[in-house]
Amino acid sequence: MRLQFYKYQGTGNDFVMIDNRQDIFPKSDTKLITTLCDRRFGVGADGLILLENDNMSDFNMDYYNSDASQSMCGNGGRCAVAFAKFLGIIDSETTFRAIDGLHKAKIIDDVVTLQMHDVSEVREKPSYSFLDTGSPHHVQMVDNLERFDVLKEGAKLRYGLYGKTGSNINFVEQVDNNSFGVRTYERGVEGETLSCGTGVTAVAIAMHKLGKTDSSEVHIKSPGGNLIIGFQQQNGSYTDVMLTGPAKMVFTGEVEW
Ligand SMILES: N[C@@H](CCC[C@H](N)C(=O)O)C(=O)O
Repeated sequence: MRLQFYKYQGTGNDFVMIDNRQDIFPKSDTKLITTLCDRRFGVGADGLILLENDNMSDFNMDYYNSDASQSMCGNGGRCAVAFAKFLGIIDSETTFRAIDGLHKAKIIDDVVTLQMHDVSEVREKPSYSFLDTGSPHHVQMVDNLERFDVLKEGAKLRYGLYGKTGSNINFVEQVDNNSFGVRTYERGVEGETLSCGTGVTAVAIAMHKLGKTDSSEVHIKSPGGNLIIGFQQQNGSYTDVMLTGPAKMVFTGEVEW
């Protein structure tokens, strides 16, 4: 069988995108998901996204990490909005469903602003913070981020501190009052990705909560590009959390399986 796919990237976090509105994709075939994401035996990507019909919103985003596990994906959500616009499903504003509920988003040219869910709990430990922004995130400040061994230290924490369920692990270095450098070890990819949308959202909120910034607009520099996170803080909760950055189609093609 032949399957048309579209390859997207959002600040270097890359996804195989499939229009599954006709329910053509065999979701239970985890081998197909992992092979499509394989950079040698497949198309190659950090994750796979199925764009589907939803009866209460414009579309449903069904997201799979490259190991076929599921979670919310911020950059994937931004790319899914760009894909929905390409398919003519939406114009410049949308509400769509993801694993963590409904999300609003806007697209202007190839820049997508995605509303993330509110965050009411940030667990603060002496050397790190932990919070859920749709997926779980450990946020830890380090010196010399550029030379930091993200793969080794990320894997150690992902498996050692968080057990089987695991967590994404973000390492952070402050640049100035409202900007930070971030590198992320992603569970489900089991390696460093060039950017993680839910991860940089977690970093922005954790840095604000820690008092490292007093700004409600935080700029993040990831290895794959820059993202902006805006939010409001009300009674200890973070609301109106907006993740903004580019989302682009890279190429399209067909695979046979
Ligand atoms: N790259 C994503 C995060 C994807 C989910 C994560 N790997 C997990 O399983 O928790 C993003 O942009 O948010």
